[in-house]
Amino acid sequence: MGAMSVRTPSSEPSEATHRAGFACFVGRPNAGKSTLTNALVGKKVAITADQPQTTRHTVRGIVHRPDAQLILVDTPGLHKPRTLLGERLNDVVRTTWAEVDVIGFCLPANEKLGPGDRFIAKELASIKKTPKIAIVTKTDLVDSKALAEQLIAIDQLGKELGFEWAEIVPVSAVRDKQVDLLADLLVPLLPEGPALYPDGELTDEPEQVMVAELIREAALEGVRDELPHSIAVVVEEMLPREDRPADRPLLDIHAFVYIERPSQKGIIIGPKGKRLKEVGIKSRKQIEALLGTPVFLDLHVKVAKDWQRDPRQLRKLGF
Ligand SMILES: Nc1nc2c(ncn2[C@@H]2O[C@H](COP(=O)(O)OP(=O)(O)OP(=O)(O)O)[C@@H](O)[C@H]2O)c(=O)[nH]1
Repeated sequence: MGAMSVRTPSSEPSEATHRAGFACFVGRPNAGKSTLTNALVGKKVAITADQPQTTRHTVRGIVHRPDAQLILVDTPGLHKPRTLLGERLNDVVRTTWAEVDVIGFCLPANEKLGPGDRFIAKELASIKKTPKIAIVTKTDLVDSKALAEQLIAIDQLGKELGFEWAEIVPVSAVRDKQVDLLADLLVPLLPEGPALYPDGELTDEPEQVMVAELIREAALEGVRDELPHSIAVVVEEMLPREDRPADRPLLDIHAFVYIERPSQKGIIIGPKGKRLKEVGIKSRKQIEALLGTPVFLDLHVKVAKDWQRDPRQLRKLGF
């Protein structure tokens, strides 16, 4: 921008330096990426659940600070693709990696490094330009000896693959330990520049997608094994109810829970519809908290046969 521009070396940050950029967290399913995103942003935007691979959509949380804006891109877990959906998820991950300013590799403190971690680390090693921070998550679950061993193993893993971690940081998102420190370490790795999003904006994910994710999360709760991958949720409509006084608004939400086989219907709906009702109550509360308005939630279960393998269905369901 012309001859008047002044450069400040990044090793001597001036007070006026403002940085803005993108970071993404990668790691095996259940490594704690979504929980960490939420802890950094301070409001629930990404989705957590006990089951792996619940984060299908790239949800961005934005950390606003006086000195920086850190935009977090939450990706699904990279994994061995078995279906068309699996392949598309991996493509999303790689595209994200190539675009961000810094990658945070999440490794749970309470699990030994395994082939899954090595698989991801190898892929990371091939992305030379982007700085990589190793984040040891869930440190509240281990003692200091186990944590020290994990830190050494992670350092070693980088060396084996021929790169240095920009940092190795232990955190506990649940106990809010070292989460601010992580932000402090991520910020200097962002390019200098003005804020990219208006202040106060937490995510640019369309509300309908976030609502669908909350319903999906509730529908997955307590459902084990193969079912997580068989559920997709689509919000068909979100409309303010007409004829409501201004001080008592109501938002009508109509959503479909898609399953793959008729035999799965019973699991989702439960005896006399009890389970679906609970899913509705639970997700409605979360949606109300997210949107800040009372909600009437209308849920229907539909069978979309083998949707994971069918490109047409995948497109319809937003993949
Ligand atoms: N004790 C403890 N548990 C945690 C912590 N962070 C995450 N968890 C738990 O670990 C599980 C997985 O966390 P998520 O944040 O959903 O993991 P993820 O990496 O986003 O998972 P995917 O979306 O499947 O890729 C959840 O049950 C979390 O409650 C932590 O700091 N401490």
